Amino acid sequence: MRAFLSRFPVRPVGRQEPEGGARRRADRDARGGVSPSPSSSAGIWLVGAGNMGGAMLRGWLASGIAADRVTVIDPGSPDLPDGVRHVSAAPEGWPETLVLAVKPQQLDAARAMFAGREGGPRLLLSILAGVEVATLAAAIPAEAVVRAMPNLPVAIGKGVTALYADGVDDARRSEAEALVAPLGLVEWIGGEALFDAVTALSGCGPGFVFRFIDALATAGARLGLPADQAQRLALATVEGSALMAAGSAESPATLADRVASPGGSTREGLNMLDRDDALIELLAATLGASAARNRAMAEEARTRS
Ligand SMILES: NC(=O)C1=CN([C@@H]2O[C@H](COP(=O)(O)OP(=O)(O)OC[C@H]3O[C@@H](n4cnc5c(N)ncnc54)[C@H](OP(=O)(O)O)[C@@H]3O)[C@@H](O)[C@H]2O)C=CC1
Ligand SMILES: O=C(O)[C@@H]1CCC=N1
Repeated sequence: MRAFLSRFPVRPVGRQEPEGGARRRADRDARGGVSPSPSSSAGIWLVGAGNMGGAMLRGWLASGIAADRVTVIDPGSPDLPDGVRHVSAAPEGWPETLVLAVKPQQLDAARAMFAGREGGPRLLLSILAGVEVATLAAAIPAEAVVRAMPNLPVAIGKGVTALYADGVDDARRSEAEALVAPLGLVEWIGGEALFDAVTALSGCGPGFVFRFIDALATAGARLGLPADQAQRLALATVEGSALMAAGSAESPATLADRVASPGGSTREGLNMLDRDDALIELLAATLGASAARNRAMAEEARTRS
């Protein structure tokens, strides 16, 4: 997957940093930088540059963030874009922004890298599924902790990032938002209890959609199409349909009905998906299983901390 993402022809993203984000950064620059502790430094430290950390990094660079603003801390050999500094252990001090992108099970190792240091980052942005704000705050002494749930298409500026924070002031919330705004749609989540649901829907969602494309192609091949042709048709159909739905004033449900000519073949197919809410029930069970795993990971992280 990492090799795939590094080959991906990242386009300039359609969504730009909001004016406020640029203004906030200019204000900070005019003040000569705001630091929580004498040892903090400007820039972003990305802890873990695997599938998701790497995708965010590529999205940031494509949106115009300078490569030398980011330091990747990863003990492995991640496949990184040119110009990004890579270290295997945390440098001295703290950055302004620490982005935690290790697996939830690797939180202990990440915490150990920073143990015993004075001060902390201005902002800790964690993308760890199922690891709660209280657990994160106990692990890293940040001035503000924001949970984020991105998804893989952030690499091309077409992702979704959900954010959650508790007791964090507007300025820090805006900083967190400005950081992920170039990566696609950003949505704040009202309560942490909903974070497992949003993780299942948009965090895991690309996995389900990729599987759907595969299944559509497999079903087409079963009808006799050559497998590679069925893949191309399935992928282009999902791409075109998603783009059309995104640009339409009509709901996806209405658009589905538009495809279904009265007495025609789409209706016969939709009847299969709609019988006893088969598709809804299948996706409810799918998201339910993912959300349950997120809750279990939160429990594991609470127990370890
Ligand atoms: N994949 C996805 O689509 C999404 C993932 N997430 C979240 O992102 C996080 C990462 O997931 P994902 O990218 O899939 O996992 P990966 O395993 O691909 O990435 C984790 C990276 O962290 C590195 N790492 C391991 N230990 C440390 C350490 N102590 N310090 C710094 N880096 C370390 C790993 O190196 P090595 O491989 O050598 O162990 C690896 O490069 C998870 O918490 C997940 O919940 C959130 C949304 C979507
Ligand atoms: O599978 C996982 O645990 C992560 C969380 C969201 C997407 N991938």
